[in-house]
Amino acid sequence: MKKLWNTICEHIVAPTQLSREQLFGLLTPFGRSVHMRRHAASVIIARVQLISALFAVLVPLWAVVDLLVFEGYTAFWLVLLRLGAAGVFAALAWPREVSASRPYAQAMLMLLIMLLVPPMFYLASLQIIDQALLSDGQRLVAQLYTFMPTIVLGGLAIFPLTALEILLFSVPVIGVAMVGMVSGGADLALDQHGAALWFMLMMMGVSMFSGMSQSHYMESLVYRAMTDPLTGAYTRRSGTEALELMYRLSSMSGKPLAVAFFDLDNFKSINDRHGHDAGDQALCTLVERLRQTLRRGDVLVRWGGEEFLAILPEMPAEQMPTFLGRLRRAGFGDRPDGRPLTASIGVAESLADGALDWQTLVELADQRMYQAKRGGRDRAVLPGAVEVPLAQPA
Ligand SMILES: Nc1nc2c(ncn2[C@@H]2O[C@H](COP(=O)(O)OP(=O)(O)OP(=O)(O)O)[C@@H](O)[C@H]2O)c(=O)[nH]1
Repeated sequence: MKKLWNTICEHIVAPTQLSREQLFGLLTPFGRSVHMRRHAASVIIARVQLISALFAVLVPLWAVVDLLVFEGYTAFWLVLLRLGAAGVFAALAWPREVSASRPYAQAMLMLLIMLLVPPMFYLASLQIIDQALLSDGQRLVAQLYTFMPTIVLGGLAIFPLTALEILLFSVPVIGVAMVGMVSGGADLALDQHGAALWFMLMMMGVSMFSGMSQSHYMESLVYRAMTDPLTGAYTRRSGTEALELMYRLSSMSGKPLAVAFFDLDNFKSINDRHGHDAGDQALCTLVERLRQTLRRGDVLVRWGGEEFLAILPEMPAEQMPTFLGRLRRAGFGDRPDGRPLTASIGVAESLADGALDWQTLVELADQRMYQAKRGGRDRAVLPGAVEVPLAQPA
């Protein structure tokens, strides 16, 4: 089994130049950062609105065809159905703010509503159109409606979704199509419906690949725009956005949010004695070490030159000693002369410090970092002014 997994990684994953984590992030939405989810949400909402606006106009226009091809009650109900569908599309297209607290849930809901309109239209049209009495022209138009679920599956391809999300959106659409196939009392027979079902599965597969490649493209663009080119940590601007959002989420859920301010000790002397490149290298090593220590949902921000801010959601003050223990074990790398690089750290936590906004939280962490400097460097100051030395015991 391990051999098979290694072969898959070596021959299938490696050539795509994706790490296992990145691949996991394209298969399921669980590994996406708050920032990435926010960006994906705004792209999805913008596309739902654009397509809905288009359909809000096109769907009622097609009523002309219904009126020309069908007669009496059939035409009347079809036109009514169209107006209903156009109403839903117009409501989706209506300008709206992207939710500040739950943008991704909003995007998923809007997408689901938009995707369900065509299959529902198809199911309702089956009830309205009496298949037994159709002329050739009417049958042709009625058959066009049976393609609606398939069109929806293909339409999923334009959204930056993960494979799992496409699968979850496709299941109800394929379900509706199957209900349609058997709605006249017919059995679900492979010789009659197999080709249509196969085609739908193929469309789903194509959408999965397209959605994943769009997600990957979007993520690499967003990553480039949000991160510092030297260290790969978030820039101060994107870090502030993440902090604002994470603070809002934590105060809504009543969970703690901690921030840790890191300032390297005597960093200037590295530049002065060993050159700027050695200084740059030390910063990269620091970020690499911090990454090893931080959890998946934590965010690391380059706040200024050699100052970094770690945003630590759901980390109560009581867990700080464990966090510092992990930091101490990973270390911050070495100076060019071989001595360990040290840092002064100030930590603040929203509940323990009673901080009413994220700015206060950062200010407290900053003040504590200076307190750690004044106290002799290579130490952390925690909420309650608790000073914890970081030096490895000799
Ligand atoms: N190599 C390199 N140096 C940087 C970068 N950004 C800021 N610096 C340098 O970081 C140094 C920070 O110096 P100080 O603020 O005096 O701090 P320090 O020497 O670490 O002293 P303490 O903080 O008091 O322990 C300055 O010399 C900056 O030029 C960078 O991207 N690369």
